[in-house]
Amino acid sequence: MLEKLKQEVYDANMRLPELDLVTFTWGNVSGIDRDKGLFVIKPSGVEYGNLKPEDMVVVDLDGKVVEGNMNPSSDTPTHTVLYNEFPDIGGIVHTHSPWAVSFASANMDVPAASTTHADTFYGDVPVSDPLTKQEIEDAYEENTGKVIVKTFNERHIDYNAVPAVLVSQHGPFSWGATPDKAVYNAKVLEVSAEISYHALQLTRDNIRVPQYLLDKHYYRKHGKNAYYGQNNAKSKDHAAHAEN
Ligand SMILES: O=C(CO)[C@@H](O)[C@@H](O)COP(=O)(O)O
Repeated sequence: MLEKLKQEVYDANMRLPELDLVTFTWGNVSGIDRDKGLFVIKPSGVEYGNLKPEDMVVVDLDGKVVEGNMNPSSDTPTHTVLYNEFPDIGGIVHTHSPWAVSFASANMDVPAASTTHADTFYGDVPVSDPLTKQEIEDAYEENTGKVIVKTFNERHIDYNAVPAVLVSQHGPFSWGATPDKAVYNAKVLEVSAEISYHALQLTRDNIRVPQYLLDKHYYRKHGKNAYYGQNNAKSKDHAAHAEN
């Protein structure tokens, strides 16, 4: 079942090593068929070079495997939470891309410090709170998904306008309307994190772009109706940092 989606998710997974976003077996991509309420995800622990479209595992929105000869990614519970809580998304990517992981390890947002960032993310890419010992021991991957959702709810960030997060001391999760768009957002995040890392070495000044430049670039690419006004708190949050 879902052969076309399996091919699409396989292709998106193979973009991760091509874009230098993964090492060894780290990371994974999934994609969902919203009509069927099923998603397809990379099998766990498989080297990208050995991966085949038919290896993809089909999972329902309760996180149960409905088809596949291999174990689904260990991050499947995280993907499951996000597909349930973020109903607009069609694909999810998780990597250990080192520049984004550097900010996750420092418990720092990736600031909206360049037009490269602003084209894709309408504000800082947030870092989650660290998971508690209990959360890790109880249901690590599920609670990873829950802490992502909590981050966006508590900071009033629109997950469509900022389609990525840094899980504290772990790494980035990105998403989008399709698996390929989720991979694109993962790469933009990694490039933006590298840019911001170097900017922060060069100055102690606030490196965030002013609100008008953020608006110019984000709306130019996504259209004025894409976001603004749905959740002004986010723009206020950014404006609180940026010089207007
Ligand atoms: O983050 C981690 C492990 O820390 C996983 O995403 C990564 O190793 C990939 O695991 P899977 O092979 O998808 O089970």
